[in-house]
Amino acid sequence: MSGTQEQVVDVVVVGGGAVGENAADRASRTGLDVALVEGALVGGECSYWACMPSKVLLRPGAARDAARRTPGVADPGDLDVAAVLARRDEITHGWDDSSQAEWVSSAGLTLVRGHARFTGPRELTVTSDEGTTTLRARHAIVVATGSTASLPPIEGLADARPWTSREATAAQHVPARLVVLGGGVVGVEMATAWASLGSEVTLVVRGSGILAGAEPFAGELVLEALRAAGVRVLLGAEARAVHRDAEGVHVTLDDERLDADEVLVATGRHPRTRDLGVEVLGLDPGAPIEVDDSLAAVGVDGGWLFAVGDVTGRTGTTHQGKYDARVVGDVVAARFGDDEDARTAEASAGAWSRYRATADHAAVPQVVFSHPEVAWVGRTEAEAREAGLDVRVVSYELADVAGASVISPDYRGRAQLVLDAGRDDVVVGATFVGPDAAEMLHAATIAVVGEVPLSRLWHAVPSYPTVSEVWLRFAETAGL
Ligand SMILES: Cc1cc2nc3c(=O)[nH]c(=O)nc-3n(C[C@H](O)[C@H](O)[C@H](O)COP(=O)(O)OP(=O)(O)OC[C@H]3O[C@@H](n4cnc5c(N)ncnc54)[C@H](O)[C@@H]3O)c2cc1C
Ligand SMILES: NC(=O)c1ccc[n+]([C@@H]2O[C@H](COP(=O)([O-])OP(=O)(O)OC[C@H]3O[C@@H](n4cnc5c(N)ncnc54)[C@H](O)[C@@H]3O)[C@@H](O)[C@H]2O)c1
Repeated sequence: MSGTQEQVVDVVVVGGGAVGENAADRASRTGLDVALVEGALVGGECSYWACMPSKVLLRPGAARDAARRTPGVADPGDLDVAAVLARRDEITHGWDDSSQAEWVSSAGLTLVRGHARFTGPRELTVTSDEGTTTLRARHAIVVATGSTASLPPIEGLADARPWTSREATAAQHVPARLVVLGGGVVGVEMATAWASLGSEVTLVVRGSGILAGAEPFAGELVLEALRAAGVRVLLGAEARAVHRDAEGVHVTLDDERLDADEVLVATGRHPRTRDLGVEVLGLDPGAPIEVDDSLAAVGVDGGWLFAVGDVTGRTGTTHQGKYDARVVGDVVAARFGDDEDARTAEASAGAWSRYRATADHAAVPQVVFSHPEVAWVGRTEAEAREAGLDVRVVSYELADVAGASVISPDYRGRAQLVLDAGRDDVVVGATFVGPDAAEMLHAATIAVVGEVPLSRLWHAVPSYPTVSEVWLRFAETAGL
């Protein structure tokens, strides 16, 4: 096939990452004819270069640490690097998306492969090796094009073939020396993973601590653990220049030069709107697509444009992007499908209905799979104070919970609840730091979304002896 084809469908979703796939699936539920456009691999960043490979690189180190902390279990020694990388290759299906493409077809969606650009309202051109397709939507277009790693304007960096999160999750060898720029989620997770696999890692952090979005105590505990694991962490340090030569890559800071085999840039991401033709819609290429709680784009007339996932700047994780995808899919299905009841319900929908992404404002869960893990939901103490709440904070050392002492005499961790004293001590935020803390988070997410007061949580009895008994300790510490 070559030349220009034309295709008209009810709804087009641009970007077949985890978020776009979900939005397309739900939008098709009232009988709408939906096309999903993907320029690279169906499944997007999360499946191939982000969540899944990074977690598989991190898990063996966590399991080894757990074994080392358990009396009576022999030290497993060094990780089997070849086996870890093989498992990573398996979970990414060798970067082959045929099983996800099959799912798209089985869900009744039309997969259009190629790079999409807007040419006008409700209209795109999709370019691939096969030719160009003009794709028109009768009703709506949902943009789910995700985000790309940002390269800061550091002298020589772009020419030094730096790793981004893509290379850091797809590498086929362990660099002997790795410099990581940025102390956010990617920087901390990847420093942890590659150190566990044998790299000598230096983490260069501009600020005075790591994981700036989390409670300060979380960053402090992870920093301590990174240093104990042999990672050199430089705080208040900034890369001024980078260059690569036959010896490797050299990172110049203000007061020293770091020599390494690879440098990973983990300094944030930007929305993928630069090469999308959004200027024809009056939007700014490179900027996020701003949306309201129904995920409709702000500033574009006609009510046909929606956006979801990383491209909105509203969510930065797969789980929250998929929550928004369920909302936008249902909104599109209701507004443009044949179901009159759904149309009426959506038209009068308010906060916390299935048609509004209300949780994005103050109930977002986030996990950092560092060693120890950090898991939090809702507002941190500082955010709650900034929002003007009457804040009450309850903290507890997890090692003092019976369940933790069963797991290990060397268990280390801490948890904290943020309560709104002005509303009967409703839980507005929670943070857990410790081994496998991620698995403790969902109880807190339910409490935050349900706006449950601590006096009611008193009746939610945690099993003995589990680390979740910290919920009872929270209540006791708060005076119940
Ligand atoms: C290293 C790393 C680890 C992470 N770990 C986690 C984690 O453990 N848990 C978690 O919840 N989140 C994690 N995240 C975040 C998560 O990966 C993103 O939030 C998620 O991938 C966003 O999904 P998305 O569908 O919006 O975008 P993407 O996954 O980026 O998908 C967008 C898709 O659109 C396609 N596309 C873009 N432009 C066009 C175009 N013009 N035409 C056609 N197709 C186009 C792209 O090829 C891509 O497939 C991690 C991120 C990184 C970088
Ligand atoms: N487990 C997870 O859910 C997970 C894992 C990885 C990434 N993610 C998501 O991916 C996104 C990107 O993560 P990230 O770590 O790249 O971004 P981030 O915003 O979390 O961290 C970037 C860090 O780089 C620093 N920085 C920015 N510019 C710099 C510069 N010029 N020099 C030095 N430092 C600089 C920032 O101060 C910040 O600390 C986030 O939305 C994150 O939530 C999620």
